[in-house]
Order: sequence, then structure tokens, then C-alpha cells
Amino acid sequence: MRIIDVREVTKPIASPIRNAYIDFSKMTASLVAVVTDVVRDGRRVVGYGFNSNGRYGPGGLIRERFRDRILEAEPAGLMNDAGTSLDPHRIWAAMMQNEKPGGHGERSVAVGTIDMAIWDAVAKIEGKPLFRLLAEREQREADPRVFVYAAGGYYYPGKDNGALRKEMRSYLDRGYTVVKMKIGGASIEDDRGRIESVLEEIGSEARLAVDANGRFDLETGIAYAKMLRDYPLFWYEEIGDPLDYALQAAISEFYDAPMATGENLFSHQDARNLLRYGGMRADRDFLQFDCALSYGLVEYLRTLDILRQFGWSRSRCIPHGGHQMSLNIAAGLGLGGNESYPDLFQPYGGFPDTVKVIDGHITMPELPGIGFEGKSDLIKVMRALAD
Ligand SMILES: O=C([O-])CC(=O)C(=O)O
Ligand SMILES: [Mg+2]
Repeated sequence: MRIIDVREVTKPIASPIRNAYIDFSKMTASLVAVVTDVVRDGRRVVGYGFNSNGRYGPGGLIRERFRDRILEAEPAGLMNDAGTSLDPHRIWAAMMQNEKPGGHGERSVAVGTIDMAIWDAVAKIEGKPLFRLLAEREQREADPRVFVYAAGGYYYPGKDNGALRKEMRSYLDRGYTVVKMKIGGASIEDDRGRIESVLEEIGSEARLAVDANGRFDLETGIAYAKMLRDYPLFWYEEIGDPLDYALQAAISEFYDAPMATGENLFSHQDARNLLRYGGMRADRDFLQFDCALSYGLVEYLRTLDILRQFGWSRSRCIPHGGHQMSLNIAAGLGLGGNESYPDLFQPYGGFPDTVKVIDGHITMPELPGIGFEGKSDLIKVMRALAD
């Protein structure tokens, strides 16, 4: 059993939307295929992965560095002890040889993307859904029912509050009970108006989260905290620079309700610093580390261990990214849920075709691997890369 190729193609996921920090007019994603010599059900096992939106596709790093380290490694050294499957932890170590610590962006995205494909291949080799495999390895019960929320509410040209309301209404129509919108890309008074419009639209049918995408300095973050306190929000997300833990801690003196952050922390060391120094509150705040951007599930398992050491429940984790990999981690390892972008970043985001959102939750189908084969538009582009 061996990996015979690692292929990468960089795909556009461009759209006219904008958050408080960036527009998505030139956004890309890397799609990766890990091709094995294993055959299951008459088909070659190929694992697939892609990186989450917001960071550009790291194709250069994958093609120039990480791919070769896998292909040049002794195949037996990438397998588990029993020789029955690939070992994601050993493959991770092979990829990370000769890499110094620190400075995690953005090789963490390259490694995270390949790691997703490795786990997909491993679960396919074992012939089971990844979430079941993960639960088994931890000897815990999987829970196929996962909370999901609808992320959107971006700024884009010509979008007024009426269009924003319509967008949010469409998420409720599709079964979501929590929706998210952007803030910090307009004046504080305009943002207040946008928030009031959405709250009026969703009434008691859903809750609203807001996301500043790391835009604010301390003074602006506090000014927004004071404004946001007037509303019953689900969370106030990524207020300042992701590595400014003192800022995050200071905001908690002005904002009692839940906050969320972590999508731009790319290692377990950064996650630990957030818990050490960020003043995050284990009884109410949310952690959004996204394995596809942060060295993959092998590293995410280390991050979960840090949570345990700091007395945090995994149910406080609702990852960024809206991909099926985190859905599997949520169902298999007991996270609190996952993000979803109902109208964005297709065909990569979303669920298998048969999955519906009901009362803010989805139920994982029993598909081998991550479940990409159940999403017809996605598996088509994946198989075009390698089959
Ligand atoms: O707009 C983005 O970069 C995505 C984002 O922050 C989120 O989904 O929370
Ligand atoms: Mg965010």
C-alpha cells in the first residue's frame, strides 16, 4: 500500500463580496488529490482535500515542498504499525521535516489541505465515514446530528438593508436557526442600522452573530462592544488582530455576552496562547480554529488536547470554513457544530446532496470517507483532478 501521487490545482472561488478586511474578487482555493494504489469496491482510493476560503490556495507550497516529502518518503514509514492503512500522524511528520517552529501562516494551509485528503483516503480504505472512524479511535459515541449556522451578510456593491434582510430570510427558509453577518466594513451607525434590520427580519425565529474579521483597534472594538450590547447577539466575532490576545482580553471587560475567535490561528501553540492570554471565557465563548487552515486534523487533535488541559469543553468549538471535514470532526469528536455558507464558495462548501438543514442541524450520511462522493458538483471537479 502506498501513495503514488499528490496532485494540486488552484481554483478560483472569486465573488464580489467583501468583509471588513478583504474582498473576494481574486480569492482562490487549492484542491488536492492523494492518489493511492489501494482499490476498494472496484475503485482506486483517492483522498481529496481543499483549503477554506479567506486564505489563498497554497499551490506553490504544496507542489514545491510538501508533495515531494510525501512521495520521497519510504512508503512503509507512512503506514500504521499493522500495515493495514496510511498513518496521518506519520505522514504529517514527513511533511513537516526540516520546518522550523513558529510563523505558521501559510504553510499550515498547505499541510492542512493535504491532511484533509489523507484522512479522506484513510476512512475510504477502512470503508467507513470519517466521523465514525474518529469516534471509534477515541472509543466514544459518534453523534451524526450536527448544529450548523448560516454565514453570509457580506458587503457588496448595491446591497441595501432590504437585500440583507432577504438574504437572511432565505437562510431561515432553508432551516437555519442562527445566521451571521459582517460588521466593521461600514460606519458604526450604518452597522447598527444593518443589525436592526436583520433582527427585525428574523424576530424570534433565529439568532444573529456578527463578525468584524479582525478589523478593529482597541478603541473601535470597545465602541462596537458598547453598541452591540443593546442587542441579544449569538456572538461578537474576531474583533481585533487575531494575534492580539491583550485586545481580546480587554474587550471582555466591556462585553459580557459570547464572543468568538480563532479562525486565523494556525497552530496548537497559537490556540494555547489565546487560552492563556486572551481572556476567553470557557462558559460562553466560542473557538473557531479551522483544521483546513491550521495543519489539519493531526494538529487539531493537539489543539483539542490543549482545550482539555485548560478546562474547555469541545462543545465550545464551532470551526470556521463550512467544509465537510469539520462536520466529520464535529460528529465524531463532539464539537459544538460547524459553520456553513449556504450561497458562497461553491462547489467546495456545503453538504452532500441528500442532506437538509432541519431546525438548525444536519444529519451526517453514512458515506465512506469525508463524504465528498455525495455532493455531485464537488466530486465532479475532484475526479477531474484524479480518479
Ligand atoms: O469573510 C471571511 O473571511 C470568512 C469569515 O470570517 C467567517 O466565515 O467567519
Ligand atoms: Mg470570521
